[in-house]
Amino acid sequence: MSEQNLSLNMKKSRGRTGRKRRRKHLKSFMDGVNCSHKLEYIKLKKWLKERGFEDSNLRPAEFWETGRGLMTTKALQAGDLIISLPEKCLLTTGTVLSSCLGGHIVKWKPPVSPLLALCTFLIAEKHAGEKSPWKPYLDVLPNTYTCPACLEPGVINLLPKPLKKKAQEQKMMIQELFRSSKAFFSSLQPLFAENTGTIFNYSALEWAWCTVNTRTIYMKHPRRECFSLEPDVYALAPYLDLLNHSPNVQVKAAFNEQTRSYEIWTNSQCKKYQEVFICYGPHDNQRLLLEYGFVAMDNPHSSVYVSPDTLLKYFSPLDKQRKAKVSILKDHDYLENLTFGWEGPSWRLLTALKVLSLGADEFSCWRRILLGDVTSARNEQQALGTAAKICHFLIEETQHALFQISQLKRDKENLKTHLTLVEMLRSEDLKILQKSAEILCNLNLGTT
Ligand SMILES: C[S@@+](CC[C@H](N)C(=O)[O-])C[C@H]1O[C@@H](n2cnc3c(N)ncnc32)[C@H](O)[C@@H]1O
Repeated sequence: MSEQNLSLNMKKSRGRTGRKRRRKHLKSFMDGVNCSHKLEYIKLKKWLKERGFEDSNLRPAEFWETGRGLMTTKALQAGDLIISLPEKCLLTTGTVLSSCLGGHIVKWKPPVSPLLALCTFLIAEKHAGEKSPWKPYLDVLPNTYTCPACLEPGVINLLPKPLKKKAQEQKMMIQELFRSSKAFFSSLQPLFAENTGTIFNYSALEWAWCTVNTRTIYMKHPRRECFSLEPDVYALAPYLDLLNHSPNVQVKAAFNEQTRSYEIWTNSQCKKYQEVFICYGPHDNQRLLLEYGFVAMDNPHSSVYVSPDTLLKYFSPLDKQRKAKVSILKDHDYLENLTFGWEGPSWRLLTALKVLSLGADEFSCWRRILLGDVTSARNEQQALGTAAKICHFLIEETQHALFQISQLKRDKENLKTHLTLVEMLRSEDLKILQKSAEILCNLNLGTT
């Protein structure tokens, strides 16, 4: 049911009965649809039990807002253990080395990265099908992902500029990983009846890379000679990796040496039959989309990025000190990560604007600005005024992108999921920009 329908229903029901009905109605949206009866989850639970996992109060369920996740069958209090997954259930580079791939990895020069080892294992086990001891886990993994690397170029084009660049870089990075791993994949031919070129193809690597990137937990392993210098910090954690993210919860997660299990403890409450969330980190929506392929609504950490092009558009090319100002910003890392947030323009954005707004007679003060000092009322005012202009430009650009997305959604049914994702990101950006514009309007009124 759409949000519009929900609000229509809510309007009709007034009074105590109406409120009760509304609460029940809302509750039904927050509760998930239990899917633990499905064969794939029954098989997964059995597989986990054989490896020492004791059934917890969590059940796989489908949620209206977040898709598949885990619901609790018992109310959770702060300090409760959410899940404890024995070491035997974890898939790490140790697992890969103990498999038939191990001997080939140890011999291969230059050494492969821990990430590539995990990707190779996932692809090989998926290919093994029924014969894979990891089948019950592989069967519940998503078949497709929505990380930017998996988006169509037409959809990537609709992303905000700084994110578009990062999305293209992600795609290129996986392409490069594929290119540079071809020889290693070929070296595995003795292990397979089918051609390794067919098994370890680009889309298989993209799938495996997204699986590792979106689902691994952080677990530091000692460095091994047979791997490259990249840190070995991954572990795939079956079942536990069904937990979705919320920016509003706090959890403690670590491997417990005593119980030899990976444990997650919550610091938040959770009602019976509601979704249990963990926090993947204080990430903004750009980072959530890049790393995990989703965006969170009303994310307190979210911000809208201003690209260097957009920033510099508002300053005259005739300014004799423009080049020097841009160099200063570049040298001090003030050309990237300039943002608008729920509380208005970031300190970094205002600082960059103040440096660019310095008058010829004030130029020598740039160091003081980087330290947070005020140079002149004129400089402050110009920086705030330009921030407001940039904010309005980004509002218009976002509204235009939202219009394009709505049209494309009508015409391109096959791109609907990806377009909806970008639409969510853009709608959240619009909310942040509108809030920033309001704050700037008040600040600008205060300074004039
Ligand atoms: C560790 S998995 C969590 C389980 C996942 N939903 C599943 O069905 O397998 C991480 C992925 O879940 C999804 N996800 C996590 N938190 C989410 C949220 N708050 N809203 C929507 N999707 C979310 C994203 O696709 C992310 O890449």
